[in-house]
Amino acid sequence: MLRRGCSLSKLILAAKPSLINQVMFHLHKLVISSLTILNVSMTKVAYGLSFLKALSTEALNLADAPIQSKARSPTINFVLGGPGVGKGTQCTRIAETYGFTHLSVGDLLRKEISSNSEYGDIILDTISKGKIVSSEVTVKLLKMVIESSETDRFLIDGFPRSEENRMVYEQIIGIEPEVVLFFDCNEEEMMKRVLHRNQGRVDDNVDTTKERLRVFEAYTLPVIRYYSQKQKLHKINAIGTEDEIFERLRPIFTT
Ligand SMILES: Nc1ncnc2c1ncn2[C@@H]1O[C@H](COP(=O)(O)OP(=O)(O)OP(=O)(O)O)[C@@H](O)[C@H]1O
Ligand SMILES: O=c1ccn([C@@H]2O[C@H](COP(=O)(O)O)[C@@H](O)[C@H]2O)c(=O)[nH]1
Ligand SMILES: [Mg+2]
Repeated sequence: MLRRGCSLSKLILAAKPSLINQVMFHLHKLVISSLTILNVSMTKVAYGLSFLKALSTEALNLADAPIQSKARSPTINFVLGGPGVGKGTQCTRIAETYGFTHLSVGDLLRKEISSNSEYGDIILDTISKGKIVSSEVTVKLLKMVIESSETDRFLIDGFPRSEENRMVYEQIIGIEPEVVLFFDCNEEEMMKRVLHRNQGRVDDNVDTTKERLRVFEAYTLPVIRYYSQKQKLHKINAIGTEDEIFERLRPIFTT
């Protein structure tokens, strides 16, 4: 018995450390679980904070972001064609009839000249020679006008004039045009229309128009080919009266 008692007490004694161990084990588990819960909560708080931080960074960067990533997503159509073909004339009518804002990049540049802006002299020199103004200047002007406009549907007349113009536009503004119009006409008719325009434009003379025709063929036709491949191009026969040409445009804007 005694032996038994002894062994019982031994057993009790032996059981004690294991009991203590078990208690310790459960305590340890409890502490670990609490710490885990605490850790998860801390991580959530940290994530929440970094999420908020990300949001505020995004908000700060919006000023420099491409226009399309802001809340609004304007509709843009390009209007191309050689000098004097009638882009401006038809744009005025499309804008009035179908509710677009007509942005003639040539007009924007001429405004820069008359307002004596920092680029005025170089723009005047470039236009007088019938060459293409730096993409940096034209895209910057376009971006400013589109961003400050209260309307969201634009006809961009006379741009992009080169593949380089197009690529800079894509990088900085990045709104895919929905439609690209190309007014097509022979060179003699274009020359005749330019020389009869009579609006006092510095480039409305034979030599500058010849250079503009050359620039159109060398630099603008590749842009026209690009949009033709992308199936965005609408080629319009620009021979005929203003009314006849406008009738040819209607199906594009009414479907
Ligand atoms: N269908 C037409 N037939 C005859 N003359 C036209 C026709 N359409 C426009 N014109 C005239 O041709 C001249 C050039 O037209 P407009 O200014 O619209 O051309 P544009 O393509 O904008 O030229 P630019 O690229 O030089 O700005 C203007 O005097 C205009 O009145
Ligand atoms: O995107 C553009 C648009 C125009 N220019 C220069 O302006 C003149 C006149 O332009 P119009 O569209 O005929 O009014 C053009 O010959 C170019 O010199 C430009 O450089 N880039
Ligand atoms: Mg014009």
